[in-house]
Amino acid sequence: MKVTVVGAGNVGATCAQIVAEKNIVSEVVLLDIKEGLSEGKALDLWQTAPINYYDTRTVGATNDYSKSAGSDVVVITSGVPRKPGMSRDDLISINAGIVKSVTENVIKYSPNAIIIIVSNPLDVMTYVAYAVSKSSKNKVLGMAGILDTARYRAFLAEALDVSPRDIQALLMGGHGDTMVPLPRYTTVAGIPVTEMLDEETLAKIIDRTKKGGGELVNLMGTSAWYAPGSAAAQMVEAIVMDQKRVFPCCVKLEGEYGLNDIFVGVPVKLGKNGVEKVMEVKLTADEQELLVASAAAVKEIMDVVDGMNIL
Ligand SMILES: NC(=O)C1=CN([C@@H]2O[C@H](COP(=O)(O)OP(=O)(O)OC[C@H]3O[C@@H](n4cnc5c(N)ncnc54)[C@H](O)[C@@H]3O)[C@@H](O)[C@H]2O)C=CC1
Ligand SMILES: O=C([O-])CC(=O)C(=O)O
Repeated sequence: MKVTVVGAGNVGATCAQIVAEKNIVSEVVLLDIKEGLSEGKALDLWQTAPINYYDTRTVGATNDYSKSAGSDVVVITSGVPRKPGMSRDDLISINAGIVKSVTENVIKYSPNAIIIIVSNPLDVMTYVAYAVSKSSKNKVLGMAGILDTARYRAFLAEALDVSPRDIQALLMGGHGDTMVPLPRYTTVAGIPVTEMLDEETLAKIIDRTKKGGGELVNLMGTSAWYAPGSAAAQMVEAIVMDQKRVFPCCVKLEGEYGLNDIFVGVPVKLGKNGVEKVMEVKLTADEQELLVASAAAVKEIMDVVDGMNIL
């Protein structure tokens, strides 16, 4: 199995490292436009193989997509990250063009690849990659839900002083301030979290989760990479190992949850065919309203891209 990661920056290099260390594919190609960056990082990574005991070959390529040919999975992280004071949507004018040209090159050399988008604004970049690749909807998906639920689970683990491993959670909607964490579907080893935390504490955790990306941007001056890179690598693993894992991911909806032709996060089953099923869980009227509002916020930015006439 072969995986390509486009964008050898913070998120891309972290994702490549974690995929390589999992020892689940024979080759990871790192690709970037900055001369020598991907070759250097791929070589540095390869020199960790004898220390960390894995066999995955890591190959770097400056803008040479022939090196990515025949990839089973491609992760697209190329694009600019936001700086303090910016929203993810502010990145649209630069990143839409980057994701478009990268997707064209990716699909030329790996027409059957499953494409995982990471670049922001996430839901809309997934739409761009889907439109440009002309792939089927099960093969183009976005990474956000694993990251957002990881933040939610980490904050809950801290508040409850329990292992984050024992927290299961569901979160839906777009990857922005309108995302919809669902406490009704959040448990600690099967115990509803609503029985373990008071409403005010839970509300504070939900609010912090929604602003989780911004909290890190304000601390570091650029956006996060360890958790995003790990989350994308977990999606790669589920696909290449055909694990049938259930994660919230950004996918194209065609009627599910009453939403049409929109890209937002919902729980899906991930396996060798990419998105193998969209799970439809029952929502209360309030939860459905929040999901519809989140989808509307994504649609506004999809309309901005449509107005750019690049698709
Ligand atoms: N979906 C999510 O949850 C998350 C999304 N992100 C997004 O991921 C993107 C990458 O973030 P970082 O890795 O922190 O940024 P970074 O600046 O560290 O890396 C981006 C890399 O993309 C490369 N690049 C730019 N244009 C390219 C092109 N046409 N072809 C190939 N490579 C190109 C740059 O040279 C750079 O090395 C940003 O848009 C950021 O907002 C970041 C974290 C989480
Ligand atoms: O906040 C950002 O710009 C990057 C991102 O999507 C995240 O870390 O959730």
